[in-house]
Amino acid sequence: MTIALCTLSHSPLFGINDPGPETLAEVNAAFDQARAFVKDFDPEITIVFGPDHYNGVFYDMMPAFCIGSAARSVGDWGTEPGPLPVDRTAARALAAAVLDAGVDVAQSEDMHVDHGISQPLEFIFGKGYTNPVVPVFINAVGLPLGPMERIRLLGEAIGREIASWNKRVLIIGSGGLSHDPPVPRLEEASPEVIARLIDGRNPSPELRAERERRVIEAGKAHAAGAGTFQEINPGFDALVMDTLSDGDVSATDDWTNEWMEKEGGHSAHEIRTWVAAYAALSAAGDYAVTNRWYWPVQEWMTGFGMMTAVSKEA
Ligand SMILES: O=C(O)/C=C/c1cccc(O)c1O
Ligand SMILES: [Fe+2]
Repeated sequence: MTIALCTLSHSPLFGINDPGPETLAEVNAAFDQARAFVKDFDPEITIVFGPDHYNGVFYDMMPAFCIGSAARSVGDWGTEPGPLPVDRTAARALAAAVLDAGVDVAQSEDMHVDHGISQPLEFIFGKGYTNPVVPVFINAVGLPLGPMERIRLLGEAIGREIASWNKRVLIIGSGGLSHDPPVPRLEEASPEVIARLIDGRNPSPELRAERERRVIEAGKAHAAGAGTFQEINPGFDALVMDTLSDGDVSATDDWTNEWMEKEGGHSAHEIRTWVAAYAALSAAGDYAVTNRWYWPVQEWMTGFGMMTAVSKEA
């Protein structure tokens, strides 16, 4: 087995607004199993598909996709700030291969990533990890978004390239399933917020704390059934996981952005990272899902899912 996959939700509210002890124990046990799966696979390199939430990528230049050939974590929500251990040669090869396949990916020699990419890496490898990675940003909040077919094509192009490396490659897809947290939207924002969505790098500690406080309060209200945010939709989340389990990723091509938002909330677009991850795995041949977990966690404001899978190629 040369390619393994782990897709998982992230939530900045993990460890801040936690669910009851029973759910938390189940989630932690699942994390232990996912970590054991990765340790057993012993990846030589990890490709991580993740979104950003206006902490690292802004409307001054909003790409649909970007591969980081060097990257740093902005250190939001308790993630460690600083450079990521990016394999630059692999990243440059991936960017070239994706462009060659006709998918217009951007490339960054200084990609800023937030908890959407840092949290799963820290969950899986632990803080201070040194495992070589290639971060792939997928826009999931900066509307307008392109059609889902493009996500599959991006993933497949990456999958074909990594299958040619003859290395043990781990693919991570990081994003919530159905969820509707208070991530600002350009169309509805005040002039002050619009300015931050265009050029919001390096916010003051006060501004960051204020934003985080707002999300924590929203999570508490959501858990108390008092929020104004869209409900988690376990039916939608099961459909996403079932479809990816079935092995035909092209079934997601017909999912329109309007439908995903209606069923799964404004941040359901983060499932793009899962679709890209599975498309990459599928490009190496048939695959088998080895584990699957799911909880609708109101306190974390997300359908919290995790899946592991392996390519069936020897
Ligand atoms: O406030 C943010 O930047 C993001 C919040 C959030 C909350 C719950 C699930 C997620 O995937 C999020 O990014
Ligand atoms: Fe997110």
